[in-house]
Amino acid sequence: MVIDARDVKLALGDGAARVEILKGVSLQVGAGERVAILGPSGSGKSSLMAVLSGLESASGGSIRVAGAEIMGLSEDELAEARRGRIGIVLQAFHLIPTMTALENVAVPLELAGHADPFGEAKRELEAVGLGHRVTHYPTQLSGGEQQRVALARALAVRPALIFADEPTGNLDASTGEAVVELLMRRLAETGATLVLITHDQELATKCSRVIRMRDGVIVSDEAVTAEVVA
Ligand SMILES: Nc1ncnc2c1ncn2[C@@H]1O[C@H](COP(=O)(O)OP(=O)(O)OP(=O)(O)O)[C@@H](O)[C@H]1O
Repeated sequence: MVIDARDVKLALGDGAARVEILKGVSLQVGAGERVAILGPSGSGKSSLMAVLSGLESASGGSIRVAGAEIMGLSEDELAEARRGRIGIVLQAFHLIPTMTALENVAVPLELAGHADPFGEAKRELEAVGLGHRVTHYPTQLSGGEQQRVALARALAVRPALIFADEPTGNLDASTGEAVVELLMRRLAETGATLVLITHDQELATKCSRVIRMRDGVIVSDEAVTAEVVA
């Protein structure tokens, strides 16, 4: 089991401003699954990803991710728990603008104590078809290329789990499709498990399981068939 989350709650704000965002979410995800999370805007998809990935502390429940219990950890401990276990890909690519593509991908490898971070980063960029772009800075790359660098960075340390939040949201349809194909291929090659947040029904069909959220809870959880996403 790569994710074992039980009765997860998230409330933000105090007093009258307190908002319950996740109202008891339970989710188990096995190794190699590709899970799409669909749901209307504001239903809690990004919040769920934030607590499962340890970017935000849940207010209640239990969360075990890639073998680590993450409830109740401090920010430093959460960062440590994420390192090497979890890769994150977001809609905005979040590359470091002052670093080349190669340096961006080398950062997590260096943090993980890899013996040859730059050699490995180069191989990783070659695997996403960017062997000819290693010395380019993010502003010198197209949106699709930047997202491929972000994919290479997320996968470089061979995490058990990749979270992707609207990874094609800033890309045109055909570029987005190419990035998703690449993501799926690299997942198959590395064996990583995927949790993908999307508004895109079409994209959800590329996954093995579709979870729908509404108003802070999971309302359906089904294996992908043509009917589920119709
Ligand atoms: N820091 C915060 N303080 C208070 N409310 C918040 C905070 N962050 C998110 N929310 C609220 O929590 C709810 C869930 O937000 P979340 O971003 O998880 O939804 P989402 O399903 O990912 O939406 P979208 O598809 O629009 O990204 C929303 O109503 C949002 O306004």
